Amino acid sequence: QHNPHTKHGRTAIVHLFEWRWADIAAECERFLAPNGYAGVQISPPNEHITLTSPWYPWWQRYQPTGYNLCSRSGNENELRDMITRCNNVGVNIYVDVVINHMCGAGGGEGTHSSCGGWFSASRKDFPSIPFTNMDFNDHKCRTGSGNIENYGDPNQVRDCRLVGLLDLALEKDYVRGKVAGFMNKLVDMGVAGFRVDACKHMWPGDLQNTLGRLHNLNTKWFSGGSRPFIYQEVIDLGGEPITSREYFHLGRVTEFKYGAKLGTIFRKWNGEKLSYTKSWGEGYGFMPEGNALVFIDNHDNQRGHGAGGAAIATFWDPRIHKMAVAYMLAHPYGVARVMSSFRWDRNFVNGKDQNDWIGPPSHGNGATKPVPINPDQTCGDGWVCEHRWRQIKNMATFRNVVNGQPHANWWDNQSNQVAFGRGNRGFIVFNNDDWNLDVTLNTGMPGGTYCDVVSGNKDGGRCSGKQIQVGGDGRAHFKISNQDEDPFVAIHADSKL
Ligand SMILES: O=C(NCCCOc1c(-c2ccc(O)c(O)c2)oc2cc(O)cc(O)c2c1=O)[C@@H]1CCCN1C(=O)/C=C/c1ccc(O)c(O)c1
Ligand SMILES: [Ca+2]
Repeated sequence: QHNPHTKHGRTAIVHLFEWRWADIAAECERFLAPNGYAGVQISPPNEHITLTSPWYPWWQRYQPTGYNLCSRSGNENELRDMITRCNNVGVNIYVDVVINHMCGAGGGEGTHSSCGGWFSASRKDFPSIPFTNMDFNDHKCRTGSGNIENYGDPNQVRDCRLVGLLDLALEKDYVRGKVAGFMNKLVDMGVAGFRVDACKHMWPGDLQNTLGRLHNLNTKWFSGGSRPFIYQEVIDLGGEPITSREYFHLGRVTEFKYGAKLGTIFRKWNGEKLSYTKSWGEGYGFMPEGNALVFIDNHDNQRGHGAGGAAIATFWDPRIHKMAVAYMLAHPYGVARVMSSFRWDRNFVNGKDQNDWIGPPSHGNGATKPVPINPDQTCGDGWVCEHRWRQIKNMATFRNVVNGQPHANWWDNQSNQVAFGRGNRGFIVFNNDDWNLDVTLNTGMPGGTYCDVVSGNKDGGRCSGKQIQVGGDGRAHFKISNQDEDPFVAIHADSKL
């Protein structure tokens, strides 16, 4: 269902991609709860194949070999401990679950798996569940290769192998039972819901039956009868017969058009202008607001391929990334997810990053490194921690403060300078033109002195960054140089002196 069950007026989800459970638990207590983040999307916690060619790629976790809860991020006890500690400070856990397939058909056989359990890809034998060759779709697939060959044919998109991944027969009651059992163990441990991977490749009816078997959330942390929050990965940029709407009744759906469009707009490609976003959201052709899970970039498309490709605004382009994330967090449309990444040595050859497979910061043996926190609150060892950047964490607070308030007081200069408010609780101004912004606008907010939460914080009784004077008439004067480190300004009810 569509409700994320967030606590304490919190709203934004952070994807702590590839983080270890111990580090997530610590981050919930020391940073996410104090800064008003609502929840964490965690990487797939179940057993996965371990590959050495390429060397422990990030996508090995999207090749399950079992449902035991041991992975590159830690074991079952560490997972349980993390869920408990995060729930205890009101930060929800949403689990990335891969239930369309097991590992690649070429995965070989042996114990090269994250729990060390034996499996055989060639014989489609996964004894730790158990799944056998009876539990896969091969007989249903009508293509020569057994793989998806044409995304224009919904039958093969669902019943054939996605890039050679062994495709589970989710229409079988036995398979539905095993998948639901795996997810129910996580529900009973206290998770608030699931990011369901590769939903385009599963029949909605099979998903509906499987999700219908899920328990209610654990009443230790959630009110009785609470149903797991579901958001489905459906990569739909248009042009394919399978669309997001087929999945709306099961839960929210990832709106990939959102990040792809905003990246193009902030990069000013194809003559796109920020002033065109006056009708941002459903007016822009996105799915109905109540179904949307929105984000600027994700673990796949931040690598340059995947949905949205080169237009996607990632941490590699920090100035644009911060503006796009701020715009998302200020705007009322959808449930917002913030990406938190790791850095890798990109190597572009003919426009493609040869290293787009590289996994998280790790020791020689493929074990993921912990996340060190520097004295200045940034992360070390290759962890980017976008969610900790002042401009992003302060906008997560902005989203909480204005929650429920309508989009209001739009202004634009018919180019790339825009402003909009949220009722009388917040206001944001962007200058993405190549000249200064110098304008007096109606903020809709009560008169007073406000701290700009982009250039600084409200520290006790003073602003560490810019401050904005709002008159009794709600009007304020904004000056934003296009040379500013961050050419945007945001004020809200809690940043008032
Ligand atoms: O070149 C690759 N893949 C082919 C192009 C991307 O296709 C994939 C899509 C995909 C792409 C576009 C679509 O429209 C679509 O319906 C599906 O979803 C996946 C989901 C998985 O759980 C595991 C996967 O290996 C994939 C995948 O390879 C490399 C090597 C194998 C993994 N991989 C990758 O690039 C892995 C990508 C990946 C992994 C996990 C994801 O959740 C995801 O969205 C993409
Ligand atoms: Ca399938």
